[in-house]
Amino acid sequence: MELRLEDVSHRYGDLEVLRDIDLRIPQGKIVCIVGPSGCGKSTLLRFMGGLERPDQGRVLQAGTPPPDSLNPLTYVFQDFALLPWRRVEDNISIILRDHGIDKDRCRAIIDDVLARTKLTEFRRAWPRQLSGGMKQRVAIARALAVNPAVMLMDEPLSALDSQTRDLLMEDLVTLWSRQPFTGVYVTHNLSEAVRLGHQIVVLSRRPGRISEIVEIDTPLDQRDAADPQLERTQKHLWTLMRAEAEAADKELLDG
Ligand SMILES: Nc1ncnc2c1ncn2[C@@H]1O[C@H](COP(=O)(O)OP(=O)(O)OP(=O)(O)O)[C@@H](O)[C@H]1O
Repeated sequence: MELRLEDVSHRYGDLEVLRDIDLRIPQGKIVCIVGPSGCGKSTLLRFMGGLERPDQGRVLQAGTPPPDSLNPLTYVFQDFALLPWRRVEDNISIILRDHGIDKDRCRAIIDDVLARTKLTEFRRAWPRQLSGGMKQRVAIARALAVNPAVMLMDEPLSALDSQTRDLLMEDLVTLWSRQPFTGVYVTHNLSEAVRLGHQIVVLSRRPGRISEIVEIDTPLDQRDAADPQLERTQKHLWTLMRAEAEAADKELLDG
């Protein structure tokens, strides 16, 4: 299944947030969305997930989700959103039970997603016993458990320190390489974008418009932070972002 956004524009009262967004999220690819603060990245993600509707334009789901998908769309948030009073496995089972999955199948799914996120030994742990990186792995395991057609990730690594972030990026690359999923990944961090994105969508300052879509052909599992081509791409993205941020500052001063 892929997502298509057609002519999406939106205002909150007098505040124009997004303008004329046309975008395709292809199946089996990760699309990163970057742009200056407040340009509408999270709003766009909420439209994709159906949590809100745009004033204008449409968000379409084209094709069908995987046959055993419980939720076509699922989120991973920056703050993990785990239930502190439930153990790791119960943070996952609660979602599956909601879908009426029987006990044996539930157990098989939990075994699988915990193994994929390297959390098998921590299934009986409480969230408070886990580091930030592990909590986010639980949130990723929970998202994978419903076998979503599209995983929507809103700055999932930005609450973590840089080493943990690097490790989790590796984990995401391994997860995707073993079983490609469709993902939309909002981030401020351009090194995350060039590490994880097949496409990087650069939004302008508010109202967010697409200023460029950068494609990276290097397979995810062959990307290396020292790769000169990735470095060039990251620099190019930074040049675009800086120009927008400077223009936004100037507008504030002039206003
Ligand atoms: N429900 C809402 N009601 C009113 N204004 C909103 C609402 N949600 C977001 N906004 C405003 O819309 C603009 C875009 O917000 P959004 O969170 O989508 O931007 P963003 O690019 O994700 O920002 P950041 O990079 O800082 O996380 C901001 O000015 C924000 O204050």
